[in-house]
Amino acid sequence: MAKVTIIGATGQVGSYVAHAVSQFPHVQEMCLYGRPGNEQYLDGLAHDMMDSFAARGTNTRVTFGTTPKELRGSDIIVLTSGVPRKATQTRLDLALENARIVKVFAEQVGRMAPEAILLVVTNPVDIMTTVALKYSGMMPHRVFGLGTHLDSMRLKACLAEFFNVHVSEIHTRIIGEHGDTMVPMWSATTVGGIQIDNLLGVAKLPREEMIQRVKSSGSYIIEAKGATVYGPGDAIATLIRTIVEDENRMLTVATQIRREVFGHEGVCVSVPARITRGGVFPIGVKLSEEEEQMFAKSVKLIRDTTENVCAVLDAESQE
Ligand SMILES: NC(=O)c1ccc[n+]([C@@H]2O[C@H](COP(=O)([O-])OP(=O)(O)OC[C@H]3O[C@@H](n4cnc5c(N)ncnc54)[C@H](O)[C@@H]3O)[C@@H](O)[C@H]2O)c1
Ligand SMILES: O=C(O)C[C@H](O)C(=O)O
Repeated sequence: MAKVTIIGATGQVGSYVAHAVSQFPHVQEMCLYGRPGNEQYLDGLAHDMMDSFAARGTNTRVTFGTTPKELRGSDIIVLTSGVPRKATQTRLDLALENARIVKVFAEQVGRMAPEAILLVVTNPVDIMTTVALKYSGMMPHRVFGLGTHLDSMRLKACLAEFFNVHVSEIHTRIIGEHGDTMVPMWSATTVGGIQIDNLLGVAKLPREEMIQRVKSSGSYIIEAKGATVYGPGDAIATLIRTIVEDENRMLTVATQIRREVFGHEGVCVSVPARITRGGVFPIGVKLSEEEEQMFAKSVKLIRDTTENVCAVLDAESQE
């Protein structure tokens, strides 16, 4: 049984995730957490969800609060607080503003629930995952980010549409940044278990167009309806189910990498990882030369931006 806490529960992604995750049988308590001033909204949200659970026959207890003690006893904490981008912005434009928000909550989690698993969603997610890891002081396998799991699902949808097969027939991964330097792993892409290059007719696969579609998916949806909610929400819910039900699935999420395994270190970036009730464990993979070069570019961008942001945060905390 697990207590799941959503930080940023008043937000679009946070509230959807809280509702989606509460239906998992192993989730005993759903704690809706927000910043001071949002108590009335959280109270209303909690009551709305209780009505929903009664209608659905879900037995999850809903609690809410704005003080750090609410975090105690959490098994999984999802951090969704932060400013979302406008369609004209990049995710990287949010880095400093959101890092200030993430730092505050990460410190609270590190103090109140250091044994929990912390899943970071706030954008730019790779950088925010490193910020959360640093300021929470938690073990690296207990802090991870949504990363390119969502991009991998978006590519999966494109491939299922192209091949006209059920999405479950597609296995694929995108590693690296949740952003423009993401790296598709065509070498790990299969349809019905058959490696994509061994499928007849695959030469016509519009790989570049598909990746462009994945890269622009967030801004396309934001421009049309203001925010992405169901895609990230259900991608997050899958990760939480994997943890609470100890499914040992291998998904692609932002996690701290080590030099011995990945040739780079010091940042959180998406790679394949085994996800269990005990945490998130990256798995080393052999990349092609082109994938290796693209991955190095992604890591450099994340590292440079993270270092700049953390330098500002550290200078501010000296003031
Ligand atoms: N990683 C991903 O794939 C992914 C997907 C969707 C959204 N996101 C990110 O998640 C974040 C939330 O998105 P959303 O659509 O739910 O936004 P939203 O505006 O609906 O909600 C924002 C939440 O953050 C809180 N918040 C805002 N400023 C705060 C501050 N200064 N201090 C404390 N809390 C603050 C709000 O109270 C609210 O709960 C954004 O950064 C967005 O870019 C990431
Ligand atoms: O694109 C965004 O800003 C939101 C999220 O990262 C997404 O990809 O849906």
